[in-house]
Formats: sequence, structure tokens, C-alpha cells
Amino acid sequence: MLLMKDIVREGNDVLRKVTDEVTFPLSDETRKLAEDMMTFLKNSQNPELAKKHQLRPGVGLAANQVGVSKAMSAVLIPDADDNIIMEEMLINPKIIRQSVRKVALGEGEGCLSVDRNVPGYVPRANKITIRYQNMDGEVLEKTLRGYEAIVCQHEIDHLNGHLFYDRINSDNPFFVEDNMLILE
Ligand SMILES: CNC(=O)c1cccc(C)c1Nc1nc(N2CCN(c3ccccc3Cl)CC2)nc(N2CSC[C@H]2C(=O)NC)n1
Ligand code: NI
Repeated sequence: MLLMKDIVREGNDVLRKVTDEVTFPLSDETRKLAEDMMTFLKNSQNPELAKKHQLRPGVGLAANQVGVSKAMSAVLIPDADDNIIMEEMLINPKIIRQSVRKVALGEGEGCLSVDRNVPGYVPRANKITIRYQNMDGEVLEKTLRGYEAIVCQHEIDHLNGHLFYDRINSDNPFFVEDNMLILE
């Protein structure tokens, strides 16, 4: 199982490279990695397992965060009652439509590869449509808003070598762009 020691931290070049397209059918190795990434997120959201294995909780994990430069991310988003509202392997994801209107988490963003607090709003499109492939190679499209849109943009950024703080306004980290929504 993946542990925090397997998570690559900022400063490692693999986080700054554009990841390679995933080809189908998935090799056994790639399929297992995808499964391990989703299992990591599940374990990280389970209080007992997170405590036992010292896991930081996350709702998204990109393959280059575990040192594999492939365009795939696991996303596992629960709601306040721990019902899963999104469980998806995003393979070769692309944002094909995005709103002008921006959104940002009021508390800022965290990242499993960044062992420090970087305060500030991370402005992202409030509504996006992504095109991606699932584990069977089927091409799917999904429209996302708010928190789900934020998480998927954070993960797709990873696959393109970006980290969340690249998007924080350096002059004024808490600058609120026109019409920007702040999610508390
Ligand atoms: C610096 N301030 C902050 O971090 C921050 C501070 C406060 C609030 C928020 C909302 C913040 N922001 C933030 N909180 C999260 N979590 C909230 C807790 N949760 C979780 C925790 C426990 C069990 C189950 C779960 Cl589900 C896990 C996810 N996740 C992300 N991000 C940014 S997009 C990718 C995603 C990610 O997975 N990061 C590792 N940001
Ligand atoms: Ni991250």
C-alpha cells in the first residue's frame, strides 16, 4: 500500500514535468498503480487507518506525486456525511470548457506534496467540463462546479507540472478577482 514515504515532495523535478499520455489497454503495472492511488485516498480519509499509518488526508492524488510521470489522477470526494460524491480515475484528462467566473477555497489549498502552509486564495474556474478516459479507456465528459471543480483543476495542474501556489497572487495572496466566489 502507498504511504507518505512514497509521496514525492516539492523540489523533486518529477512534479514540474508534463506527464506522459497513458496508453490503452492499461498495463498490469499501471492498473495496479491506479488502484493503489485510490486506496491511498480511501485510507487517508479513514481516521483509524490515517492515524495508524500517519497518512495526511487528501481527496486527490496525481501519479507524478508518487514519482510516475503518467497523466492520471485519482479523485475521491466525500460529502459532509461521508457519502462519496465523486470517485474517479481521471486518465489523460483535459479541460474542454471553463467558466469565466472564478472560485477559491476560503481556507486556501493544501497538497500532499507540499509540507507547509501556503496562505492565499487559489483562483480557479468555478465551472469546468473535463474530457478524460476511465480505466477501460472509454472517453467520458463531466461537468463540475465548486469544490469538485477545484479538486479536479488541482489534480490536472499536477499532471501539467503546476503546483497550487503557482496560482496565488504574489502581490496580494487574498486578492478577490471580479465576481470570484469564495468557498468556506
Ligand atoms: C491550507 N489550507 C488548507 O489546506 C485547508 C484548511 C481548511 C479547510 C480546507 C478545505 C483547506 N484546504 C484543503 N483541504 C483539503 N481537504 C480537507 C480535509 N479533507 C479530509 C480530512 C479528514 C478526513 C477526510 C477528508 Cl476528505 C481532505 C481534503 N484538501 C485540499 N485540497 C486542495 S485541492 C486538492 C485537495 C487535497 O486533497 N489536498 C491534499 N485543500
Ligand atoms: Ni496536490
